[in-house]
Amino acid sequence: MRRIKIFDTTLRDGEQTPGVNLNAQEKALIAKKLDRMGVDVIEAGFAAASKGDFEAIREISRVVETATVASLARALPGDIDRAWDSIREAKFPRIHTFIATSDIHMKYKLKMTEDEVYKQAVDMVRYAKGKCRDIEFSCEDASRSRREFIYRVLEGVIEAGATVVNIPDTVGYSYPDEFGTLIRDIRNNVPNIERAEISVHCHNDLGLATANAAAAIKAGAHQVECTVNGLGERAGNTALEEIVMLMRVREKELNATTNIASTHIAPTSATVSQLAGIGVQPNKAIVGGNAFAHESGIHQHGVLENATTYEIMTPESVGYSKNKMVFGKHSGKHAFTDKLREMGYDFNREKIDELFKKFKALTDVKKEIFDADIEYLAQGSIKEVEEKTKLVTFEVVRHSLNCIKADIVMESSGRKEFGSGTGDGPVNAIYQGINTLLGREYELKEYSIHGITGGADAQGEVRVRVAHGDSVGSGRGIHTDIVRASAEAYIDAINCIESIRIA
Ligand SMILES: CC(=O)SCCNC(=O)CCNC(=O)[C@H](O)C(C)(C)COP(=O)(O)OP(=O)(O)OC[C@H]1O[C@@H](n2cnc3c(N)ncnc32)[C@H](O)[C@@H]1OP(=O)(O)O
Ligand SMILES: CC(C)C(=O)C(=O)O
Ligand SMILES: [Mg+2]
Repeated sequence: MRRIKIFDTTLRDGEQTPGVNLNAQEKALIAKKLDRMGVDVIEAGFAAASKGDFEAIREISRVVETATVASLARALPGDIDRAWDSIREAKFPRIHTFIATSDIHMKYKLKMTEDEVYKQAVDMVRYAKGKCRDIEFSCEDASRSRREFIYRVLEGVIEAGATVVNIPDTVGYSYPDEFGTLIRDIRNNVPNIERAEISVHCHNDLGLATANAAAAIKAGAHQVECTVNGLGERAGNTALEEIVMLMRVREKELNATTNIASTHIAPTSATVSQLAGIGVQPNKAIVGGNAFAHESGIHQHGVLENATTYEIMTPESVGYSKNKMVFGKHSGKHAFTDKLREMGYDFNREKIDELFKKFKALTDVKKEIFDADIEYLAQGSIKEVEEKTKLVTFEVVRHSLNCIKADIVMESSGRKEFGSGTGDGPVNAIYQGINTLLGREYELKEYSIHGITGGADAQGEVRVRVAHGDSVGSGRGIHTDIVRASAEAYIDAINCIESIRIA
């Protein structure tokens, strides 16, 4: 049985999903969960992209215990220096450098010839090798590249010290037969290929990312790059949960297995979905809300008699529990502490007491507390922004069809202050009131709301982006009262803007 390495790029390619922006604490939390799940490599980010990403990769390098930590870099000395500085504290660091090898990318984007790209790839792998033992090299857009050219580049970079060579289907253009043949051809035509591991990185533009990765495994690939929930650029990447469970369910046929503890899949999927702010579609394989749901009578009958009639894997095998612990107002601190631990939070007693109070307050307004509610409570306490200003209370009164007045009390630098505003809706009125109270014209740029869990008493999660001058801050508020969640999200964003200013 071959063991296929799982390279998770949720924190790099996954973060390239439009609208996703994770801070260092959020990234570190996801990295710890991936490490516990048993992934072989965590691609933590693109160090040259921003100071924030650099710091996040550094933090991840410190907290990850078992997995290799990779940092992506263009084939440029500056990017490689930055990548190395970001991972040098990791137990197992890897520099991942890349350059495009297809005619389209070389001509229109890089404006380089084949010879120039070859030289830059080889020189930069050699340069990176001078810093780090483990070097991965990717031929970006490999599936649309001229075969003979990829063979030449791969031979050159392996000679220069690459330990892993990655073959991406960057634009999700390939199909399984073709992609499998590409991997076989590489194995047969690159003379020194045995000195490196072959990795594949597939995108889902035609819905074939997992199928292409599976074809590559059959053709001899050693490592699959993937993301939790299939996040990633455009239509996303191969979903970790899909490729892992494919190897679990069809292990014999694929003659392949992984190191993944599959029961961690569902909780990790929930954390990523919540922190990234990207919900999972109900019919998503493995982690969608309907993946183990049976609605029609014939199916229900079959499942009641024997679940294997309609289930090819058990919900428990991916971390859903049939006998789940139900949380509500009668729940106690032992079960709550246990739940937090199971979710990967190692809080001290003081923090648990504080969260338990919030949990009890929530049970007064919500009949059943779901895992997602507890995740949000826990995530709220790992916020990196200081709460300089916070909401104390507010009241909203409708004056006429188009005019609503909001009175707000806030605590700012330890003092209670009062403000009021009007608007055509309650949220608008509150935002005007907060601006008046703080004496600043903050401007709402983006606003979105979604229900975290089902039911009439579900909590609403509001996300906003707020601007003031050149500064922009993001904020999040969660509450069963969506007007209050809106106010808290706005204040969270303001605290973010002000803390950036002070820093
Ligand atoms: C397929 C993938 O997913 S690749 C990874 C994609 N991810 C990202 O781009 C996220 C992080 N990126 C960033 O933050 C920015 O793009 C940066 C910091 C890397 C570069 O920013 P800028 O200097 O403003 O350049 P910009 O992004 O506009 O253009 C890219 C430049 O890199 C060059 N380039 C692109 N890929 C490579 C490469 N692999 N090796 C060397 N140079 C490259 C382009 O030709 C262009 O060069 P030019 O500025 O001389 O014209
Ligand atoms: C950087 C590379 C591996 C990539 O993300 C792609 O080609 O899709
Ligand atoms: Mg990609």
